[in-house]
Amino acid sequence: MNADEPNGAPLDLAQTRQRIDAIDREIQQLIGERAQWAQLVGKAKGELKAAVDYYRPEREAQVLRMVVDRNSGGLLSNEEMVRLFREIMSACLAQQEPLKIGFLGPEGTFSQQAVLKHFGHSIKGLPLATIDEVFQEVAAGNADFGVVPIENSSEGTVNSSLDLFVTSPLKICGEIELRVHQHLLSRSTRLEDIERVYSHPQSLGQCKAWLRANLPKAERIPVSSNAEAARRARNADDAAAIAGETAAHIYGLKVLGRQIEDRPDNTTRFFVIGRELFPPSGHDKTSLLMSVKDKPGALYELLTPFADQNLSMTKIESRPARTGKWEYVFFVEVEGHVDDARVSAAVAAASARAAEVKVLGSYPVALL
Ligand SMILES: O=C(O)C(=O)C[C@]1(C(=O)O)C=C[C@@H](O)C=C1
Repeated sequence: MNADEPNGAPLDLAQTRQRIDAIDREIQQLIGERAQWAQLVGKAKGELKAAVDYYRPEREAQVLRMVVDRNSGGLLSNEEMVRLFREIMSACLAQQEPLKIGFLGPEGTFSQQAVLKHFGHSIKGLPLATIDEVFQEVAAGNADFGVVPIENSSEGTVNSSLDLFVTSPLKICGEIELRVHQHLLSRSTRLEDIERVYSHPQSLGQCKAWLRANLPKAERIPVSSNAEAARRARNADDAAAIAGETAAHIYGLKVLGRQIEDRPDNTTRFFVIGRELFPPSGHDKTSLLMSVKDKPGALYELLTPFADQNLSMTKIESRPARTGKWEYVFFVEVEGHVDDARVSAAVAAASARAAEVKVLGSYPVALL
């Protein structure tokens, strides 16, 4: 790029805009061509029935990794570049029909933000009342995929999501990491007016210190989602909600306190759930559910095959098995894809020692 005239003088406004117009023409032409090629790739996959049959998360992850690799030294951040390319792929995939994605509604939740971050805007979002319903709608085929919160960097695991995997046949096909900024939203403009604060229990937990310092006397009322909190706060001057920016727009509330989360790196991790497993992308994780026979050293025995294969374990969490008192299942995450030789060898060895090993899914590691 050369933004200067050959003699070194800067271009004037009209000339610079002409250059931008010319570049836009090229970009538009290329996006159109890309859409045609995406359609041809679709045809190469054979006569398939629905959008879900064309979706390839492992390929999308590879495309976006290449975008990041090419972006070094660019003016736009990796996040921005990835967002733009996600939207292009989202539009290419939606040429016939958009994917249907279920999430914990109503409109304006962080789950909805996670959906748009991962799948782009060319989808049909299905806001559902509970996480349980997200699982049910995907299992029934009414949604192609679902997005459910799984853990927060300050508040820990969302147990209600994890427990649903114990009985569900669904698979984990992706993970999404979303930086979560919480705001105090109200119809009132005065902090002194606020006597009640509504929010999801996870969000109340993420803003504990701020609430203690700024609204020590206000009652904290847990509700089913942040958007539901915003909906309630819109009805009274003495009420506020803790929720994201989108909820402020949707429910017409003012921001009384901005970015009130206690930790500046507050991040929520979501799983994409679907009905089938996808092939490796080259940089994947595998989630497993394992139950052990009740005997000394059982958990140790179960985990050694992963150490033997030199696989790093990124998470382990125990949950009540609900089959008997003091019986547990373990959620384990390891690096790699279940089709990789080392992962499949470790899973086979663990299966021989465990009461049950269920592969919940192998999926590309969240990009940004
Ligand atoms: O490569 C493919 O399989 C495509 O269908 C193309 C494409 C793309 O736009 O790059 C579109 C949708 C898929 O989810 C993955 C990639």
